[in-house]
Amino acid sequence: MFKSHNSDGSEPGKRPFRPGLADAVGVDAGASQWERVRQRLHEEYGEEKYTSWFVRMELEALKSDLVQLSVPTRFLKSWIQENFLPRITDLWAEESGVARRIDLAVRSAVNRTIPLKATEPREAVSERTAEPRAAASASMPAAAAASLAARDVAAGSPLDPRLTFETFVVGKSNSLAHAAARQVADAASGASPVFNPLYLHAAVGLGKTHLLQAVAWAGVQNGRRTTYLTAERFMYGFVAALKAHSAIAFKDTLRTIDTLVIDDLQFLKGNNLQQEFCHTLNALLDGGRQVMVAADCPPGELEHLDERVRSRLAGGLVVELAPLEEDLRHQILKARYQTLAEQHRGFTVPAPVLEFLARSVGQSGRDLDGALNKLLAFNQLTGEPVTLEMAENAVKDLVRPSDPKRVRIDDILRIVAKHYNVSRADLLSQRRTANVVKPRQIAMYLAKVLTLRSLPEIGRRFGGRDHTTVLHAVRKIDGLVATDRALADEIEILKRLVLEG
Ligand SMILES: Nc1ncnc2c1ncn2[C@@H]1O[C@H](COP(=O)(O)OP(=O)(O)OP(=O)(O)O)[C@@H](O)[C@H]1O
Repeated sequence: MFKSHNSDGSEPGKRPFRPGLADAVGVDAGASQWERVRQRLHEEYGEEKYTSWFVRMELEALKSDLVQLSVPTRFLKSWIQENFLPRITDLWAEESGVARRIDLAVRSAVNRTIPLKATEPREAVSERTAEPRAAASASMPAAAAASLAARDVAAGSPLDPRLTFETFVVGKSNSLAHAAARQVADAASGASPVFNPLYLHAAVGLGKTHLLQAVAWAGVQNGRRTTYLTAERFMYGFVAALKAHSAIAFKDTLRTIDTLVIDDLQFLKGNNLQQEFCHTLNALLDGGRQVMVAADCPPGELEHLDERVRSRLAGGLVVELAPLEEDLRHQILKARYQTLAEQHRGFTVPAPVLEFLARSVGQSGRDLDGALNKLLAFNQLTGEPVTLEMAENAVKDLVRPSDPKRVRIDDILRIVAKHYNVSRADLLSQRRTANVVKPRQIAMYLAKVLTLRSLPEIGRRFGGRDHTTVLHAVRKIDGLVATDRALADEIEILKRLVLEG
């Protein structure tokens, strides 16, 4: 049986109960109810399962309608949620006589306040930091609660301590993004930024958030005032600030930091919020502060963003992270496996299995995490050792022959223009001569079938046309392909050129 220790050196389960901000239930009562629930889990599931799944679960806070528990890893969280949450909920109700909802968080998520000195101990809080605050502010006037929420947001989204430069594996597909991020992280406080803004983009799971959070962590360590915000949290903070009539304070807080790191910019929606983002961006860039942004597409393809914002975002350094190549996947798997093996005694994955996973599982870091988690679950639940055969069976739903390439409308325009010997400007123009109309319609058709863009989005990218024009083009080419063999072949070639290009 393995034993892990809490950060204060005490054994798991012996950790003193720390009541949350909004603790509404007696501390002693909470701690003893928790002890009884743990005992019953132990009795019901036996030593082995208890040690695997429950021993590191801790009580964070107890409220009248909610029990907040935490575990150290995302894997444990999702496993317990999927398999044991109803039972834990029942046990709490039986032991305390009150039915409560159970909230399970990853303990390692860390929140920072600005400024945070490098020497300050980091305060570990629940992933859902906003919840206890929200409950605590339930009795406050709405404006005060909103102001608290806005301050909370300006302090940044929670950081995951695993997402640092130390754990980021560098390979061909991400070396430029890594070098640029490192340069941002290593800049001294007050130094003028070299690449500003630094804009990273990639398909899902290729390490954007990892690099952004690594920069934010480095900021915490070297004393740079750095705020990491998801676009959603930025929007939420601004709305909360408006409600509290403290929008100016909110903006001032954001505009006085050294580095603003914004994740998932594609989710920034709404005119007012966009405008606000635009002002913040301009203020920071003009004031010589560093801005770093990540999104799932290049700035030019952020259709819903104002043209001025897009061009400011494109004006710094734009770097794409490509799909992880096999060797990089292998290195990441090896590093991940090492961490899991330290946390779960007896979990052994032979080298050929790691090679198999690197070769056959999808091209994103998330697929790699998913594959190792599956092996871990199979191994810990069935006791079956990890072999090549077991792995092939366990991860078969994650094995993909190859990931589809992310197609850009810009690539389609370039390839179609070249193929038909017209210019890109012709394709986007209002000209209606036959030698331009047909390629334009083919390009619109390819944009529809090869990308996930909506008809209105495609219309906008084709010189601001209406979505009905795009629909007409798509239907027309679709109809022609069914009857015109030569055109069908031509379009097949164009598709291949775009997909391989
Ligand atoms: N180069 C790398 N080294 C180590 N881990 C990596 C690397 N690239 C990706 N990962 C891991 O893969 C997982 C997904 O990465 P991350 O969350 O950074 O992706 P993302 O690009 O932000 O995706 P999304 O657009 O879905 O948010 C994370 O667990 C991350 O740590």
